[in-house]
Amino acid sequence: MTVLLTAKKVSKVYQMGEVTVQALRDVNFEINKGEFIVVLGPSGSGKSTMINLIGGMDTASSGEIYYQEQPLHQATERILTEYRRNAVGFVFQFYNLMPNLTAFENIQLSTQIARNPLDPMEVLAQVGLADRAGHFPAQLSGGEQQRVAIARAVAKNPEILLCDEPTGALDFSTGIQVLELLREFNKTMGKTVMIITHNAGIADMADRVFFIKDGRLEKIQVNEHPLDPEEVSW
Ligand SMILES: Nc1ncnc2c1ncn2[C@@H]1O[C@H](COP(=O)(O)OP(=O)(O)OP(=O)(O)O)[C@@H](O)[C@H]1O
Repeated sequence: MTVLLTAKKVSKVYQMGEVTVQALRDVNFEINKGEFIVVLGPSGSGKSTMINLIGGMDTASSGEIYYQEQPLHQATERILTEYRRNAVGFVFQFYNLMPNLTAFENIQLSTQIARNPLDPMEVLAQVGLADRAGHFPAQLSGGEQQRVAIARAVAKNPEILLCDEPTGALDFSTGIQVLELLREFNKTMGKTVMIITHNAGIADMADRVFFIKDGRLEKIQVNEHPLDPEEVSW
């Protein structure tokens, strides 16, 4: 197994005036190439903080994070920008598409800044939306918008796809479709997928499950037989 990312004794403290919040405490983990990881934990436990550090959107207060050999904890803003552009794709709960760009243009925009992008139209076809290329986000359903958002993240051809509650705004069957796409990206392209969710059912399709509580990585569970997306329920 190839280790893609390593976190050693990572802590994150937010200082808001008089108030100090310890969002992560001495967290250690490795993420392997091609893994499907689900992060579970109560609200406020530090899940988003963890994914923001992995994605180079924020920096740790202490500890070390390496992407392959590259230390992210010491990286300049320029290096972090490069890392976010090329190594990481993001999928959010509320899609975050540009409302004034079509589905195709949303995807094209992200490929324009990446080093080794895929063809936007091909990826749009892969998510089953070739016939919606010219639609604006407001002309698409929530599930379709999320599929465009996944296409946008995948088209950059990143090594890691970080997804923060990707099914949170969707009904069950649309949520399963989205999970199927994420699984397909993981299996057919061998890329790492990490999903934050409140849905414990989604954890059944992970290779490993990270349980976060009070800023600590309490437990890592290995699933010997991950389920297919259509087998999970919540
Ligand atoms: N930018 C910030 N400034 C100050 N405090 C923050 C900031 N971001 C997060 N926190 C605090 O850090 C803690 C962890 O937050 P985080 O968003 O990582 O939790 P979470 O597990 O993702 O929660 P949820 O499931 O509700 O999204 C919380 O107490 C939160 O209020």
